[in-house]
Amino acid sequence: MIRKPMYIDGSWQPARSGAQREIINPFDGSIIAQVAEGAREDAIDAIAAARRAFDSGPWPGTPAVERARLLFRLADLVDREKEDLARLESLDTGKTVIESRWDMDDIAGIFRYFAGLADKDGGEVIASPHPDTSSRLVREPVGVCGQISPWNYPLLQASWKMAPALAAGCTIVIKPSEITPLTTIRITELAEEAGFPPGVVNTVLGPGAEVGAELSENHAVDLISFTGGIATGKTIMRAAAGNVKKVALELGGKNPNIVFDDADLDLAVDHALNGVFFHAGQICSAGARVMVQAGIHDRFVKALTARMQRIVLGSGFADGVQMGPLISAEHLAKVAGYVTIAREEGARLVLGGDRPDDPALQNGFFYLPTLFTGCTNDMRIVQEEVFGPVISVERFDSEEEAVARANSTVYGLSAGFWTRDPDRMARVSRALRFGTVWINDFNVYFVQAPWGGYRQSGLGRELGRMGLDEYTEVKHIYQNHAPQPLGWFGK
Ligand SMILES: NC(=O)c1ccc[n+]([C@@H]2O[C@H](COP(=O)([O-])OP(=O)(O)OC[C@H]3O[C@@H](n4cnc5c(N)ncnc54)[C@H](O)[C@@H]3O)[C@@H](O)[C@H]2O)c1
Ligand SMILES: C[N+](C)(C)CC=O
Repeated sequence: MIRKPMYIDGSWQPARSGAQREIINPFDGSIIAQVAEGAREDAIDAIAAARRAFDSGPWPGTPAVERARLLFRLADLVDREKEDLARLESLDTGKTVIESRWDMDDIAGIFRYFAGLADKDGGEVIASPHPDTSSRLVREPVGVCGQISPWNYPLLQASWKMAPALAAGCTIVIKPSEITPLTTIRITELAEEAGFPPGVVNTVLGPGAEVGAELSENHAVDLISFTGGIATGKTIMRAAAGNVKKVALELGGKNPNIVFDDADLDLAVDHALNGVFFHAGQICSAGARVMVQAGIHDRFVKALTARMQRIVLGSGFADGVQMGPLISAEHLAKVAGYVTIAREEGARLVLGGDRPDDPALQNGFFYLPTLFTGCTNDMRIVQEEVFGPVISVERFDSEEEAVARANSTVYGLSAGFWTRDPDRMARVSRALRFGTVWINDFNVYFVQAPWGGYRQSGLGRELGRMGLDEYTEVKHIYQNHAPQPLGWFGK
């Protein structure tokens, strides 16, 4: 059994209360680890350590090349530990180990990308309107950053926050999801090995309503970066108002995947599967809302159904398995609840809609790949984030109708569409109001491109140059090289 404490001010320690939490394997419900279960008092200790490391420690003033060196070193350690990290992630989340290996490659690349950016900003000279003066802009670290991450991509989402914050010269207190903390603890061990000074990286474990709430409310925190659900994001925004801390939010999505009549049907079906069934649909950018133009609708549904029937469920560690379990019994109940709602609303269940009957999967939180057709814009299955292996298919006639319907959602994270018509590519990509739009692809993200949502899918951007800028303040420095008396108030 794995047993892990928290990391505060450069030392590994239990929760002040001594409390512990059991971490559950979603594949079979077994207990895989016991970790410290922190509370507000532990978060307060960590924030104080991060504050000291920022205000009087060497980190913000450390030359950017040295910060970069540590981040490059951390990337190398992620590479060294890739297989163990991937297996730990799969144990904790249930996702296939192949997906976890891709995540680890991404994560090493993220630390390298932000290490590379750390020393590239020499400031900017701007044109002063006054003679004998100079004006320049410099970017400085925001300060102490609270970082709260979700359970679905535990280490990937943590690295999107840790890497730019540390590159910018901030100090951090990170709180992973209480149900999937293991890889965040492991990367904290690697950060210690890489040589980050005490207090720069602090990892506090525990429930959102305690540890996360403290990070959001505490006046010694300058920025709170959160990835998770919309309801929690709204709570955090309200909590952050107390000291007007900066807020960065990466929230949920209900992402339309639009297939036009002229699309390559086989390709569109293939990507529709990946768009939803990777990680059992527990992806913010899952293309669970599939919209198909009338001319190919029936052929598309037939091909999709045939492919979905062949999806192999099982342990993420077993050869040939394509889809693992949902994260928890609670989440399984939520997904099943949406299926009931969809049936009551009149959607037609074509496939799935139940748990698998394979005896080997009964102790895990598995749900069958599920397909609904005959869905309409007003249904909850179409408008709300199910976060499971459930596709709703809507039929549409015109491009205008598809775009208008796709945009009629509170979410705005990502969207994709399939067509061979270059004019339509230009028109539709402009008309869709989402943070990322894919043309003839789906669910593609990489560190060079910013990621974030329109509307209620979030605030700000992670990744790319913008992802670093989130962790900086801009200072204007103005110098008068030949100051003269103004004389306004006499001599
Ligand atoms: N936009 C993105 O890039 C992105 C990426 C991954 C996940 N997500 C979203 O995350 C959600 C799934 O993750 P989840 O179920 O872990 O989300 P969640 O909102 O329940 O929890 C996310 C984190 O917030 C913490 N938290 C809970 N209550 C809190 C509070 N009152 N104050 C502060 N922190 C609190 C949790 O402990 C956890 O660490 C989905 O909606 C998904 O779309 C978005
Ligand atoms: C942002 N992403 C796609 C890596 C994970 C979303 O849940």
